[in-house]
Amino acid sequence: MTDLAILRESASNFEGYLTSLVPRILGFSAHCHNMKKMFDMENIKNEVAEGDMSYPNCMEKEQKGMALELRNLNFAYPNSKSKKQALSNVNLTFPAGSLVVIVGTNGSGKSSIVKLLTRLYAPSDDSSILVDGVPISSYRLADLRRATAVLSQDHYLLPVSLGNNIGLGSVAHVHDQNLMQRAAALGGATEPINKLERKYDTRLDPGNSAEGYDLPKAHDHPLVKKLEELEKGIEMSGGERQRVVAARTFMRLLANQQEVKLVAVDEPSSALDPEAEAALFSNLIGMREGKTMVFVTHRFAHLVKHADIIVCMKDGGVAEQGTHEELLALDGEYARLYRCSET
Ligand SMILES: Nc1ncnc2c1ncn2[C@@H]1O[C@H](COP(=O)(O)OP(=O)(O)OP(=O)(O)O)[C@@H](O)[C@H]1O
Repeated sequence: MTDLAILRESASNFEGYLTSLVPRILGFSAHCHNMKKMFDMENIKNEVAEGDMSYPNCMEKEQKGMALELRNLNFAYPNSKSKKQALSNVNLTFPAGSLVVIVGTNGSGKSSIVKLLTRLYAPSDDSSILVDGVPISSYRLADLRRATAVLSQDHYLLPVSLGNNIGLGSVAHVHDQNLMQRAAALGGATEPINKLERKYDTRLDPGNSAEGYDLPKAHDHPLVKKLEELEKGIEMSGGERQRVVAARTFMRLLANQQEVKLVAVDEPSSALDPEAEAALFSNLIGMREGKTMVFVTHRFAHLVKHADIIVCMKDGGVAEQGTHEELLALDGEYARLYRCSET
């Protein structure tokens, strides 16, 4: 009788193991597939054309920033179903070292300009964008990327510690704690990080999983409790995440002050409170020496006094451009948006 009970118990355990083996095997093949996709990414051809000119082509320390010119620029997103182009006949000149603010209603083409300047996309005619007077496609892409710092509305954090999330702004300096903490302060990330138990060592998604281990059944077993603690995710608000991402950009700026010639900032403050937003813009402007800065934002009231050029976009074209005073005097699209932004 005892033998029979043992046999039944063993058979049912064995069945349990077999049943749990199937999802694990399936999971393993999914992991292999994902790894293959990751390695295949190396072979994805860059569709944006590049030349063999190095950038900057002179190593003058005094260079004021990247000079940019858009000449009769037309652009439609590849695979876009819309008949309308995202940008049509855009003509703009941003001298080296200028601070540019691009404003306009939703869908007017502001982000598309930034995506073209940062070479995420290429316009139909590559000679319609000039960098220091030379068609942008003549330069090596890696050189242009090294000379550009981008801060966008995307607040994606990598599955590594918050400290590394900031440090990776400059891979070569990722272990420089001093630089990383200065960057955190400039991005406004010090306070939200310091209130976490593990501070800069915190991983928001700890990535631990006890699945598949033979754990003790008792819920109060110390091992079960420890694993529960390790598996617990840590939440940060959208605004706090945006501060960490901003700190990553400051890391890049602090570590590569001479190298970066263009800073492109695309609506990085949508989740920030007004105080944090003002501090972020002021800290970015504080680093403008030797750089051209292009800001895209709907909340531009406290930026415009620093702007050399304000561009007001409408329906994929430039509606107005000039200084704050000139555009207010026009009493057109910009003046209307400005009055709305003040209220
Ligand atoms: N990836 C894309 N694929 C196809 N069309 C796009 C893509 N991104 C933007 N567009 C289209 O291009 C046009 C300009 O978009 P863009 O994002 O430049 O506007 P925006 O002024 O930055 O808008 P917002 O203020 O809402 O961010 C819009 O009509 C938009 O629908």
